Amino acid sequence: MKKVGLVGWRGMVGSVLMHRMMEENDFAFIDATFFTTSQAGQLGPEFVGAAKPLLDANDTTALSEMDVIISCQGGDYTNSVYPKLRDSDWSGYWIDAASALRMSSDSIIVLDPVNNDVITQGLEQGVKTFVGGNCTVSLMLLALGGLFEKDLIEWVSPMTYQAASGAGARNMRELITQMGEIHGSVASQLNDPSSAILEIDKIVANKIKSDDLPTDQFGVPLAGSLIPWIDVPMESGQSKEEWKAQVEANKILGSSKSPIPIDGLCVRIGAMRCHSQAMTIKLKADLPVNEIERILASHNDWVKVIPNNREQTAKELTPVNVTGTLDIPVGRIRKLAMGPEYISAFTVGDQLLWGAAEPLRRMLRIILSS
Ligand SMILES: NC(=O)C1=CN([C@@H]2O[C@H](COP(=O)(O)OP(=O)(O)OC[C@H]3O[C@@H](n4cnc5c(N)ncnc54)[C@H](OP(=O)(O)O)[C@@H]3O)[C@@H](O)[C@H]2O)C=CC1
Ligand SMILES: N[C@@H](CC(=O)OP(=O)(O)O)C(=O)O
Repeated sequence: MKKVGLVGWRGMVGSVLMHRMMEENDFAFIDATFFTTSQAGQLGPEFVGAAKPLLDANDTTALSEMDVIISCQGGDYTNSVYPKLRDSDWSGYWIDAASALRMSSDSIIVLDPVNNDVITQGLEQGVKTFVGGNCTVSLMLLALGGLFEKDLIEWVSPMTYQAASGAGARNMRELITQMGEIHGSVASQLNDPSSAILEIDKIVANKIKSDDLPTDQFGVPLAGSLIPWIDVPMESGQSKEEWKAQVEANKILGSSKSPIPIDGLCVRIGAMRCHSQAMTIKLKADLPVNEIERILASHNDWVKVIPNNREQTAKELTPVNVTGTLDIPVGRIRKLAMGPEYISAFTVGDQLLWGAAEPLRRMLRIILSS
């Protein structure tokens, strides 16, 4: 049995990963060791029988005894520990949720329903570092996988609607607190059916604009608003989240030498853990919509085409419907007025499942079976 070290298992992404590993019985196939950066010596989880003391995640000697290390601890941890381990000639497999190693030449970004061939080839060539992609990128590629696979896409412009979870657990709490405080400011007026809506609106607007709402995490109110910027600025004028779309997607697809242009605006909205994306796509050919739908639907087991009608769209193509599932619905597929090769599509995905934990879990399984 391969020795697998788990770092970051109690964080938000790590907890979702542990949950999925238990659901899929992955622990039966590995000898798991749990590490921590802050609780060494304390008892670990009981996912795999009796709890054992947690090991220090900064102890490279203990880490180097592992055949595989999965880290959901974050980029700072990766930047600090990974080089020391590789310098010590540790030749195990490193599987990471953080972005730190994604673009390095000796890593592969993993999303096996889309790039199983790249992963298999990498394993044969001795690649040992596998990194989960950015959540919006992975979710877009799962939704549009069929069109990418058939090389039908000339370019894509994804405009995102990203959930609070992408910014972290504390941000999710802050969003809910903001929502609660806004409701509280007009609760009595809401209970009175005869109260004037413009008065309610004024109180709400004043509340959101006031210094009363907690904004330590997002810096500004998100509830009742949105933030059209995610991550740090790049020289190009893109935010880093926007920059990742093209570079990561093309690395996943193995098309970095002649990259498919992928660029749009990334926006934080008040959803909890599902990212949505409205995509304008220029196809290389004028395909009928039913053919496009057939190509999309047949690509992988999770994508589901939602017919372009109001009822099913409102019911099935929403964060509320998708949250906590591996489903990747894609809908609003129609020809745009710009010309017959231009289509729209809208997709939703759970950014903690397919957007973060699931590609790592599946990569572990691929390594175990290789
Ligand atoms: N959030 C996201 O959407 C995505 C995140 N990622 C990557 O994953 C990394 C981790 O993200 P995320 O899971 O959101 O980070 P968290 O902040 O939830 O967890 C990170 C670590 O914080 C420590 N920690 C301290 N206090 C607590 C507590 N009360 N509960 C749980 N953990 C605690 C834990 O480490 P310890 O046990 O060592 O103390 C934990 O592993 C990110 O930095 C990013 O690189 C990747 C894709 C998406
Ligand atoms: N930046 C993403 C979440 C994330 O962690 O992305 P990355 O894995 O590329 O750092 C968001 O805010 O929604």
